[in-house]
Amino acid sequence: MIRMVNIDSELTDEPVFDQARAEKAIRELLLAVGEDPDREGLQDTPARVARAYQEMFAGLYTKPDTVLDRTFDESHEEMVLVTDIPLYSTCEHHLVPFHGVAHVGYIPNAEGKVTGLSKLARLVDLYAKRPQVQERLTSQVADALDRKLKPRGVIVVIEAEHLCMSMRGIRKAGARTMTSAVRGLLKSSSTSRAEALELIKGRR
Ligand SMILES: Nc1nc2c(ncn2[C@@H]2O[C@H](COP(=O)(O)OP(=O)(O)OP(=O)(O)O)[C@@H](O)[C@H]2O)c(=O)[nH]1
Ligand SMILES: [Zn+2]
Repeated sequence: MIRMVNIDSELTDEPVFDQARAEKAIRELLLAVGEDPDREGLQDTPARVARAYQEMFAGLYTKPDTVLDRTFDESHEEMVLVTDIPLYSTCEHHLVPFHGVAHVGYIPNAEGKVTGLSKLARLVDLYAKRPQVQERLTSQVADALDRKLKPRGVIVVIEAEHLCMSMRGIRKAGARTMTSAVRGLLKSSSTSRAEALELIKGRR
């Protein structure tokens, strides 16, 4: 069993990844759907799928705030916006992927406290690698930035396609879900928010 420390205050129990248990569950699932887990092509599948889930849920075992531990002062008080961050997550209702892009921006505080651009993408990645719903993913990214950088404003916009709506169920391939979370000035000032949304809309 791989034991990893969870440090996320939002999670009450300390999550651990139990490879043997996951393998057993996948084998059981194959039996439940009428497959033969012992046939040649499926022999290694439970172990493989278990490892894949460990990777897809890696964000359960990492403390989000550590991602933003390294900040620096750049005396930049205008908006910093990274758009089109590729996003792969797992819908917690059906355990199938939803994927798309995230746009993450913030207005640094008066001290001009900024973080490395890659850290915004790391934050998206971390929260995406959990069983999720898009709304929660969006606000978790916004709240983590708000908490750590204490910026004047934060905006997170996510556009995603949910495979649970494309490959099964209602089967509306191509339908995109948009969610946003705004904090601080980007919530209270419609001008600042409009400027951010304009940048997001007018990209490329
Ligand atoms: N709000 C929200 N809903 C989601 C998300 N991902 C999946 N869902 C929805 O979760 C709902 C679960 O509905 P249920 O009626 O319990 O499950 P279901 O019978 O499989 O639903 P269908 O997908 O309509 O076939 C569905 O409407 C999904 O579209 C998400 O990120 N946010
Ligand atoms: Zn779903």
